[in-house]
Amino acid sequence: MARTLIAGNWKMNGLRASLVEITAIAGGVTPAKENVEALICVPATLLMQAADQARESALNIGGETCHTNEKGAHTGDVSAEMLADAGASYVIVGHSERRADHDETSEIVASQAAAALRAGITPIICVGETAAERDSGKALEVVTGMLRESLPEGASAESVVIAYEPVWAIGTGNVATVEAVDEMHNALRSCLADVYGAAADLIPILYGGSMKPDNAGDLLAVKNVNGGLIGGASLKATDFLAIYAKA
Ligand SMILES: O=C[C@H](O)COP(=O)(O)O
Repeated sequence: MARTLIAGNWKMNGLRASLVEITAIAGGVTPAKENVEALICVPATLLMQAADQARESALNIGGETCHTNEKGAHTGDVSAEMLADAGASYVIVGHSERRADHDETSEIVASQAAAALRAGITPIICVGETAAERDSGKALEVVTGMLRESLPEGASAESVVIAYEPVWAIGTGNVATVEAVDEMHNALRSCLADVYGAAADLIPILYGGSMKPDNAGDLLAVKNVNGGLIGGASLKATDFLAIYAKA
């Protein structure tokens, strides 16, 4: 049985003043619930301070992307080793916004996930279909294909997390139906079982896309949903903690 992970993604939001929310979230998730983890992924500029503020709590802090290399001439990039050094224990890779804005292919995402593992942090590998792909009836095929191509070679089931984020549900208020989420998460679990065998049951599969306090209970109750990757509603401690309370 996979652990539950309630994860926030602040995206390109947050100044130092926003770190009061980290302190409030850290307090609200401590002591930890059994088999439930809390995580907030913050911009690189806030990472070290957020990790310091969360240090004595059950809150994990993560990065939002990483370069595939450990170091070198890559102006503006941040390596997984740098994230780990700053206090991150997770990193999001392959978010649809990165795939679209920075042309990150699934092959690159697999390398980023491998880089995270090399640095000793857990990659959250994101996959999801566009509205056009869903409308064409190809959502399952597209998303399971993305997953297969985005998995790092040689990883153990215990070392990765998957997030299903339908692109059309991100930041739109259009949440996927419980039936659609159930169908997709079952397909992702089967796909993971092809790769990892019985150990695939240990891999958390998160849902992301307009998860809010008022829909989180229904989404988190779906069999193969093991948590959420939450954008907008993770920016305010009260909203994030209301979702965490449903886990
Ligand atoms: O990583 C988070 C997702 O993109 C979901 O964002 P959202 O909760 O603002 O829709």
